[in-house]
Amino acid sequence: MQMLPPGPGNLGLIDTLRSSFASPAPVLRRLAAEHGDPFRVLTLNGPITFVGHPEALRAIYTADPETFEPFGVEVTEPIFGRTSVVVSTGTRHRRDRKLLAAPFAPAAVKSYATVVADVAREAASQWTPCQPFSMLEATQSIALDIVIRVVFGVRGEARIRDVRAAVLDLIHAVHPLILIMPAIRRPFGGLGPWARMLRARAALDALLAQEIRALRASGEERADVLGLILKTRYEGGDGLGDQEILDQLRALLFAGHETTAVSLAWAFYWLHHEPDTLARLRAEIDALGPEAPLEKLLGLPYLDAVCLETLRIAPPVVSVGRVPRKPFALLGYTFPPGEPLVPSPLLLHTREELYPEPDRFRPTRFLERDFSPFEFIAFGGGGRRCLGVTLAMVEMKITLAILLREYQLRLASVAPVEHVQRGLTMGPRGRVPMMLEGRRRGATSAARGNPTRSEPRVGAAG
Ligand code: HEM
Repeated sequence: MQMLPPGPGNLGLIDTLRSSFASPAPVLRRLAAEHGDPFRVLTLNGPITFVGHPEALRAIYTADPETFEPFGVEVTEPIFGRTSVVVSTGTRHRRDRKLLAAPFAPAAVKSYATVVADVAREAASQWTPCQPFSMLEATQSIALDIVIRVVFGVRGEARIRDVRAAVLDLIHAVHPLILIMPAIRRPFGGLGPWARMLRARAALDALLAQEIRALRASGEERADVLGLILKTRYEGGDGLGDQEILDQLRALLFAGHETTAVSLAWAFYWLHHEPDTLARLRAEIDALGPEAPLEKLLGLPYLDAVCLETLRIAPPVVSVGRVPRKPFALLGYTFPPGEPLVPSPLLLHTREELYPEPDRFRPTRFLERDFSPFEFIAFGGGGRRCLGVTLAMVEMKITLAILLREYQLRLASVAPVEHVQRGLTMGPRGRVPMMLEGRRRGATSAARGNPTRSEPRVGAAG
């Protein structure tokens, strides 16, 4: 049995720079064509093997979860928090995933659809006809407000405003150097980026701690994620402590905000780039009528296919690796403990035999056949698969359906947009400029007037 897969040796300066600051996709696809899949490269952080082969992904995602450590958690731990489900391992990880399953179960998530629809309409009410606006900024604002209202359960205009400001402070305080250079995680007399991040994190934590205390004191049963976290108990009867809840909430913010925002911005981009696809989606949405229950929108097959195709062609999370704890056999190779394997959606989602003409945006491919969990990995896989997958799909489907039904938009520029590295995620280069052409006939009463604020409540989808 061969020990390790072939590869180019060192990644080289140009490919390192292109992968880190532009797009890793062309580099990875070229290396897979030259050396096969999987292939191994020596990077500045040591050797890494990239994997986009479905059989290899099956082996990784179905292995006993104790086989691997998550890769690179030291990068995100200071933001997500030491006890959060994104970075924890072993018994704690399994236990917390179980506890967090309730607020992210499909029944709970569907009850958030009304809030998603309100938030999307509020964002669109800022658009002025014939003035360009940034679709990426709009979707960032939508995704952020959904986290604040659905995950944190914050209510009331003033309180939502305060929490939004604290969240934005923290997001802006997460300087890329803190992530890639642990050596600068020092106070520097309170002036450096680390100190700024700690201050912003403490300010947000203080606001969220007030939310937790108020909810515990009121004893109110709430259907938002925080409400369900407080209600859910481990098997022994204990729940999460306040500091652990703060870590989970922060992790959910960072895991769920930018990922959904860039995916939505890409969906709007591709739909307006491909008029036939947009027309087919509109016809499907319009056929349900202007007052269609949200539940019905969530069941539309072409809308589902559009979201999946967006996540296939432009996956926002591209390097979620696994580090074997013991020798791991894969497609005839044996990986030593400590040597990271990185399942790559950029490689898997562009395999010709699975996705013919992979660079074309063609949602019908998801109606023509089913893809296994080892053939579509935008949400990762195995025991660490994205916990927020149902919420992300609800956010994407409801936002697209409501805004496409009620607004006529167009791209403000026809120039092609690249899928590039943007901090922890990948997304469109630039701001995705679009233009509002006007309201469409048949907009609902909620769209025409001032949308009212709703809160997550069980059975509210529709
Ligand atoms: C389009 C949007 C999203 C995409 C593409 C996405 C993708 C991913 C990926 C690739 C992973 C890593 C999976 C792995 O290691 O195999 C992940 C993990 C995770 N995601 Fe998402 N995500 C999205 C939205 C969300 C949302 C909305 C939330 C919740 C608010 C969320 C919460 C999480 C959590 C908690 C984890 C860690 C799971 C664990 O380690 O056990 N994600 N996500």
